[in-house]
Amino acid sequence: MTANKRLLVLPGDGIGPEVMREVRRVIEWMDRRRHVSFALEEGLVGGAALEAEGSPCPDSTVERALSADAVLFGSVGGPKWDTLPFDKRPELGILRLRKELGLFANLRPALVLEPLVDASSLKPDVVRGLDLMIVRESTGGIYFGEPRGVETMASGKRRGIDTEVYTEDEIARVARVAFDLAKKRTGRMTSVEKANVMQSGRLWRAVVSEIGRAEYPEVELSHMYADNCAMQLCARPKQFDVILASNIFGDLLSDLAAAATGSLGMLPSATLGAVDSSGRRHALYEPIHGSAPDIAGKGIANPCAQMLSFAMLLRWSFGMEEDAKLVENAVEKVLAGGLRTADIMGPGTARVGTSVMGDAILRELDKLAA
Ligand SMILES: NC(=O)c1ccc[n+]([C@@H]2O[C@H](COP(=O)([O-])OP(=O)(O)OC[C@H]3O[C@@H](n4cnc5c(N)ncnc54)[C@H](O)[C@@H]3O)[C@@H](O)[C@H]2O)c1
Ligand SMILES: CC(C)[C@H](C(=O)O)[C@@H](O)C(=O)O
Ligand SMILES: [Mg+2]
Repeated sequence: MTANKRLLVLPGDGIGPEVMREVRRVIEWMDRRRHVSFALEEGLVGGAALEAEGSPCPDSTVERALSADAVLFGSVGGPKWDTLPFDKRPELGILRLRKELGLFANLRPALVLEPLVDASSLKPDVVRGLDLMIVRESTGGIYFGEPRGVETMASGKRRGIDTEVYTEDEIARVARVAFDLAKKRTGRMTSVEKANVMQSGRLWRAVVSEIGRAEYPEVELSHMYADNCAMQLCARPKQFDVILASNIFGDLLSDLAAAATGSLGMLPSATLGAVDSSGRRHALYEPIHGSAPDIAGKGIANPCAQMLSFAMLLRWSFGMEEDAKLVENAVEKVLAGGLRTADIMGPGTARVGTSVMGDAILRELDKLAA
């Protein structure tokens, strides 16, 4: 089969390259066993790019991302670069890619797999069967709003400024992505903001309501303040199906949802752009966790979130549902067999490192594909 699937792999920093290594093995397995070949390139981003090329997101990386069919991203950042000015910080790597590729809809599924019910920080009954999807706006809001910066006032004291700005078009396009998903799932959607204190939140609620009424009358839409949503995600997470949130609230709520699933090391994500006139759409796939400097270099990171991000890539960018399911099933089988990285240990399970987890996933893939 010809390698017509252009894939750019950006491992980044910290545990990024460690967990990406295990996905690369699965990509090789797919070539060998499923005859699925990718035209794969690897590039630099984050601190790794800063060290090598002086920029956390070199133009060459952006150009390669723009011409790829899909980008598989690891994670960026680390204490070494924490005091650099914003235009040098590794995190700019992911922010610039989202912006330049127009990746406005960040899909963050939180799924509690049965073998991990005990790994959750919540009670088993509260999380068993949890399956929700956070749709996070990802190219607007306080992450990009102007004015921003630190300035010195007349008093000589400094003040820091960030601005939450949303246009109605920005709200509408991500709302449609969430409504479409809700239609395909259980038909329920919760839109989250703070319309009680924020002007942008008030507009957010109005625009989402208008689109719901006019275009998705079959979706049961409810609204919730973000602080209440955080509480409800801990208390009764199963009440939710699709949650729609701004950039900052979606960031916070998805880390919170991760704790319900057992660990940040379990949650994948897909960040999608608009479909263009030729049917093409830019897309980037990444775990929601960061570079985990506290465990980087120890070989103990959980590779599942990166692996499941690859499964999302197969599904969303290449329509390879069967292969996506294979990867997801292999991960679940390994967990059901009792192997665990340190972050998801439970009673009666065996602790292993990143590469042993990768070995086990490959073994399960062999069995599933036999
Ligand atoms: N998309 C990204 O690249 C991304 C996302 C979040 C944070 N970051 C950056 O990562 C750096 C560290 O941030 P942080 O510590 O706040 O968040 P983090 O997600 O890196 O880590 C938070 C905690 O979760 C644990 N953890 C995360 N992923 C894990 C995995 N796969 N397996 C096992 N344990 C895992 C870590 O060990 C840590 O205790 C910062 O520079 C931050 O800006 C990058
Ligand atoms: C690293 C950082 C810029 C990023 C974000 O805030 O979007 C991360 O926390 C995430 O969740 O992807
Ligand atoms: Mg985050």
